[in-house]
Amino acid sequence: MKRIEVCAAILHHEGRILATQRGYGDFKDGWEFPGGKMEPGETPEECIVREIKEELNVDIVPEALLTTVECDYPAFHLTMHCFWSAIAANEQVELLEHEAAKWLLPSELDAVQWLPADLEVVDCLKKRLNPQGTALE
Ligand SMILES: Nc1nc2c([nH]c(=O)n2[C@H]2C[C@H](O)[C@@H](COP(=O)(O)OP(=O)(O)OP(=O)(O)O)O2)c(=O)[nH]1
Repeated sequence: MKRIEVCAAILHHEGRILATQRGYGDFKDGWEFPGGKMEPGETPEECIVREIKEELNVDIVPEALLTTVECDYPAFHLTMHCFWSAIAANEQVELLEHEAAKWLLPSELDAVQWLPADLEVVDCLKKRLNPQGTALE
């Protein structure tokens, strides 16, 4: 089966986490953590910084690897590295590829329709976030 390796950012800001809605492709309208496929020669950290600049036009700092999920989709196997990441102060995300975005409180994480692979990431977040959403425990 085809395999793809992706990096995603769990962007946190003032106790909220960013969910973005895909604007194109097979998973159009599904909600995800922004990011994309690794390129040859790139580290996961370089990949996530590049992808977020391309998709949201902001600079981020990947602070910790929250989790790596493995998921079998009908057409490929996905490996996704999810980085707990800070966004530089005073930066506003610009939706260059997504059709919508929401800054969710930890208690609102179930309010959007996540892509299948993301359910495991959301579970992991719920276990690790403190109620204020300010830090990983
Ligand atoms: N970015 C991202 N992709 C996810 C998530 N969950 C999930 O199943 N995926 C899947 C959807 C896509 O098949 C794949 C990511 O590919 P992508 O299309 O975003 O990658 P890319 O930006 O490099 O895009 P492209 O140039 O190939 O269009 O991973 C997620 O939370 N974030």
